[in-house]
Amino acid sequence: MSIQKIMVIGAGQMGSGIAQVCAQAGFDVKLNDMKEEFFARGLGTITKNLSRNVDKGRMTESEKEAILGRLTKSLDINDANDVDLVIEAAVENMEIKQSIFKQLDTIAPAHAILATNTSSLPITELAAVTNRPEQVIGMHFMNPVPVMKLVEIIRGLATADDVYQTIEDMTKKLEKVPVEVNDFPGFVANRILMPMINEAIYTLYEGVATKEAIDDVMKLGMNHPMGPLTLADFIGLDTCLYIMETLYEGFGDSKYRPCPLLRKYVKAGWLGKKSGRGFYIYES
Ligand SMILES: CC(=O)CC(=O)SCCNC(=O)CCNC(=O)[C@H](O)C(C)(C)COP(=O)(O)OP(=O)(O)OC[C@H]1O[C@@H](n2cnc3c(N)ncnc32)[C@H](O)[C@@H]1OP(=O)(O)O
Ligand SMILES: NC(=O)C1=CN([C@@H]2O[C@H](COP(=O)(O)OP(=O)(O)OC[C@H]3O[C@@H](n4cnc5c(N)ncnc54)[C@H](OP(=O)(O)O)[C@@H]3O)[C@@H](O)[C@H]2O)C=CC1
Repeated sequence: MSIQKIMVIGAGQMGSGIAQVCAQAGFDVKLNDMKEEFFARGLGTITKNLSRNVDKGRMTESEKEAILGRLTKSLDINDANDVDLVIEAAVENMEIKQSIFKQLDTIAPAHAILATNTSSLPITELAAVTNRPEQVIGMHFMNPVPVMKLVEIIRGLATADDVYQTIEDMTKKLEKVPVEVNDFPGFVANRILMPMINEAIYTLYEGVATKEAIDDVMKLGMNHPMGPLTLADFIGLDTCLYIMETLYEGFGDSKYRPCPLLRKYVKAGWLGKKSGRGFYIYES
């Protein structure tokens, strides 16, 4: 199947990055969010990223304009009525994602593939609310999307082989590297990464060391580009908590219990870099 038109749902940090790389690769992209201001924020990030590429001589001004010309605003999910692929990157919440997938199933053309950028939620459970479970698949990009090479591609129980192949080919067109995984809580990336981050939060919670010391140990001792607490802030503490909950519920194993400090920060609205405060404070 050939993909030309894409809708990305959610213009947050992931959705805007996904829309950017799709438009850069020549696809026509509708970027959908619920409110004008969220779309404007996402488009602002994309424009800034492209301008940096122009400044660094990696792209001409006219190439930048052509990419922006392939991006269209959408504030109505019904705009999915003529696309070949939807990539959903709304908030990490099963009820919200299921509601979006139910609507998409009635709106999107019969041939359209419905992909989700979920970091941990079961693809099979999302597929089950549609009448096209064989056309539902996980397409898990990494943050920041324009920089990170990996896309974890997750097969739901019913995902058809040709749908998998189409998404793998499309991932390569985005100049990303696809890695195939099966549908288990947290897939591979977050089953391994998130317990490490949660353990770093416990280490802080138990007073073993300061946040700076914990980050330094992992940066200088393990050559991680960011310490785990900085990375948690970067991902979003709400997203980290949702992922830990999914692992905890999905495996029923206490080793995945979210640290109470993580819960407390999320309840306080300290969501990390995107809200201006998490383990660290950020200037807007
Ligand atoms: C939660 C999930 O479900 C899955 C996930 O995504 S988990 C998170 C996975 N991501 C990570 O682990 C990221 C870890 N951090 C890193 O790799 C690096 O710190 C980083 C790439 C983010 C920044 O790299 P750095 O060398 O420290 O900083 P910096 O020199 O400013 O940036 C390097 C390049 O990335 C670009 N960049 C950095 N942040 C960016 C962003 N948010 N958007 C676009 N480009 C960005 C910079 O412009 C720069 O590009 P050039 O060298 O081409 O000019
Ligand atoms: N952060 C990360 O590092 C990664 C996240 N992911 C996954 O990507 C998804 C998005 O995460 P991220 O971009 O970080 O989150 P953000 O909070 O930055 O963005 C989510 C966006 O989706 C919008 N949104 C919420 N509900 C709807 C809806 N019903 N219809 C349309 N838009 C909606 C939000 O609006 P509002 O602001 O009003 O809520 C917001 O603009 C999540 O599933 C997450 O798990 C995957 C890989 C990495």
